[in-house]
Amino acid sequence: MNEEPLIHISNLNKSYETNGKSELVLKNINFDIEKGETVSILGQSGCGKSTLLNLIGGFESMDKGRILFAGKTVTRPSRKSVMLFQNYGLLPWRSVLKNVELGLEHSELSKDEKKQQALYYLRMVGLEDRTNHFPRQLSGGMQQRVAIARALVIEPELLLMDEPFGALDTFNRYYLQDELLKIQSRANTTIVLVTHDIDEAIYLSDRIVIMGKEPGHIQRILKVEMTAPRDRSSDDFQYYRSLILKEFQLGVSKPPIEFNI
Ligand SMILES: Nc1ncnc2c1ncn2[C@@H]1O[C@H](COP(=O)(O)OP(=O)(O)OP(=O)(O)O)[C@@H](O)[C@H]1O
Repeated sequence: MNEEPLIHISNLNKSYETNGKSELVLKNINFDIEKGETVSILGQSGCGKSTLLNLIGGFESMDKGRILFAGKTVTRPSRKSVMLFQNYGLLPWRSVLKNVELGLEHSELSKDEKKQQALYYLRMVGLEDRTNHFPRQLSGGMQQRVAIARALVIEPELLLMDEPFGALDTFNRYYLQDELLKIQSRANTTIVLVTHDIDEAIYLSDRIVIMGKEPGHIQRILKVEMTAPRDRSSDDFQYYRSLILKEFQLGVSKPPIEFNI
């Protein structure tokens, strides 16, 4: 018996109006996301990755097609899904702890339970000694970790992440990628992740949606059939790297410009 997908996207088109001219940004997008899956959306800058993520989260409206979340049409953001934005979205006047507790604003937990849960996720992202700091007193990478803690504290059904680890150094990135996998397996959270990083997509994903551009479209959906924990230096990993790189070279419609610095 096939379970209903958590997300169903069919015949999706999206355009933006710029200076009175309409530009088609996403063309005929079709795919499903199963409950508990981690799916990366990978593609070159401007191919419409963030737009697609925003549509899934109910932050944008489409021209044509539809998106279902657990069988219901997505028309606006839901509390069952959380979006982790590129620009962190922290409130500068609230401490780190209070920013994370904000994620639990609508929860029925007691004040102390909220605090304990927020502290649990702050420990997880390695910021237990910064709970009383304000965002401006933290580095960009630390601010990103606060935003990650705030998204995770809600323990959402669907976690949407737009370049979540882009601002982090390699060690923190690897560490948080592992934490994300742990959370995913513990809570069976469904994750949709936008990334430019081929290794990140291979390391984290069950499937990778490879997008082409002008207009944004799905070029290929790649299933990553490697068991966890994945080894970045293994032959299997290298195999997927080569497949994806090849996919992007094949996707280049114009010859590269030489000496374009
Ligand atoms: N609000 C908007 N109004 C007009 N055009 C927009 C808007 N948002 C995005 N676009 C255009 O839509 C296209 C896709 O943008 P989007 O941000 O989704 O791409 P992306 O693949 O996420 O890029 P990047 O990797 O650089 O973040 C781009 O041409 C962009 O200029």
